[in-house]
Order: sequence, then structure tokens, then C-alpha cells
Amino acid sequence: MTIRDVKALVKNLKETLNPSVCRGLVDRFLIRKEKEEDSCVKDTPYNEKNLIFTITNLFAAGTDTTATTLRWGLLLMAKYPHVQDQVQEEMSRVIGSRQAGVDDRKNLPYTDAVIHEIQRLANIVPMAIPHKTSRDVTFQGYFIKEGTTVLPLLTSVLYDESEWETPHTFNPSHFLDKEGNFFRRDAFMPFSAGRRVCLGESLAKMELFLFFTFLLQRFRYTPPPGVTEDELDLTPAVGFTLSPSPHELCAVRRQ
Ligand code: HEM
Repeated sequence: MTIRDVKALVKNLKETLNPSVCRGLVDRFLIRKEKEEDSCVKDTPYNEKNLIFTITNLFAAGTDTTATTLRWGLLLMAKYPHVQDQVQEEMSRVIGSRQAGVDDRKNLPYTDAVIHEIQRLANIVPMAIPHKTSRDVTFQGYFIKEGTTVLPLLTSVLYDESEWETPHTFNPSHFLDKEGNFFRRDAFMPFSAGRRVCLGESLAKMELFLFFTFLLQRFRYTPPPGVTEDELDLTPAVGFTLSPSPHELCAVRRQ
């Protein structure tokens, strides 16, 4: 979704705006914008530029991230078929062939642990987003001047050797207790933390669960003929976000 696409989307919503029926964020923004313009409010954040950037940011932050995590998920399932077996076994046993809903998550601890471990190992936003100190701070003995750019390295937490039993290995047991119940770990921080934590965290978690279960229920993922599981390479393609390097996988329909 480019800025041009977002402008076209907003233009269409503007032309069909009915202030008594709010269809979503853009409508709410436009209604407030009109109100402030009518009252001659100056320096309002409800202006055209902010609207376009807000919507562009939501698309940019919200689509590529979940899609990349799912791509990592399928690659890891093809590479570790015994994990894929256990996810599919748990889903068949607990929900059968019906489609999973968000409420099923608590009854699928292994699947939940696998999704968390995919996010931990995939580490798709390794440096979060740059932040700037709004005042002088002393943090763990280090003086950081007001206005300094700070990059929170999420990798250092997601791969922390003092937090994870096998930080560099795909191991869903990181999120399972001895009885096989799911448990949360403080060092699970793919969405960052604090005031500027990912705004879409709960939406992303819901999407990942629904898409992952749907895809695993219907298909079995394998390397293409002639390629072994060991040959599937987990080295990421480097960028601001980390995505899997291009691979071909087979998706075989399950009965
Ligand atoms: C697997 C999926 C996702 C991951 C791993 C992820 C991760 C992150 C991270 C690490 C940040 C930076 C937080 C910081 O500045 O410290 C962030 C920010 C943000 N994310 Fe996500 N995100 C995901 C999905 C989404 C979705 C679905 C949306 C919404 C549609 C979204 C919207 C945002 C927004 C608006 C911010 C900026 C928040 C702010 O600066 O206050 N993200 N995300």
C-alpha cells in the first residue's frame, strides 16, 4: 500500500462520508477535522498530512509484520516436521476439523507455544523503532543526554542467554511447563515494551493465531522434492525487518 493508494482510499471515504454513520478511523478523523475547521482551531493535529501518514503507518506496521511472521512460521514447520506433527495432532484432538476461533487458544497450549517460539526466533523487528530521550536520563550508570537517539535492541532480549534455555534453537518448550501448559516469559518481547509498545500487539496475536491454525489445519508444509529439511536455510534476508530468504515449499492438502 503506497501513499498514493492511501490518498485514493481517503478520497473515496471523504466523498462518501456520512457524519451520522462512522465506518472507522478515517471517518472519525474526518468528522473531527471538519469540526475543528468550522471552529477555526489553529495548530490542530487533525489535518490532511497527519491523516495520510497515520493510515500509511498503520498499513506499513500492520501488514508486512504479520505476513513475515507467518512466512517464518511455515518455513519452520517445513524444517521441523516433528513440531508440525504435534501442532496438527493437538488441533485435530482439541478442535477437530472446525475452524479455530480466538477462544480456542487457551485449549491449544502446544500450538500457542509454537507461535510464540516462531516470533521469538524470527525476531522480525530486531531494533524496534528509534526513540529519542525527552530529558536527561541516567540508566544503569550511563548518562544519556536529552535528545539522544536510542535503539532498543530487541534481539538482545529475545536471544538472551541468561533468559532462554536454548536461545539460538527453535524450541517451543521455552513456553511450556513440565505438564505441557503454556506459560508466558518476560523476555518474550517481539512487540517491544513500555509506552510505545506496538499498538497492534493484540490484533497481531489474534491474526497470527487464526491464520496459523487455519493454514496448518488444511495443509502440510514440506521442502520441495530433492531438498532436505536440513537444507532449509534460516539465515534472514537483512533489512529494517528480518524476513526469511526466498524458499520454495510444498503445501500438501490434508484430508
Ligand atoms: C507480528 C506482528 C508485529 C510485530 C512483531 C510488531 C512489532 C512492533 C515493534 C517492535 C514496534 C516498535 C515499538 C517501539 O517503538 O518500541 C511496533 C510499533 C508499532 N506497531 Fe507493531 N508489530 C506487529 C504488528 C502490528 C499490527 C498488526 C499493527 C496495527 C495495525 C501494528 C501497529 C504498530 C504501530 C502503530 C506502532 C508504533 C507505535 C508507537 O510508536 O507508539 N503492529 N510494532
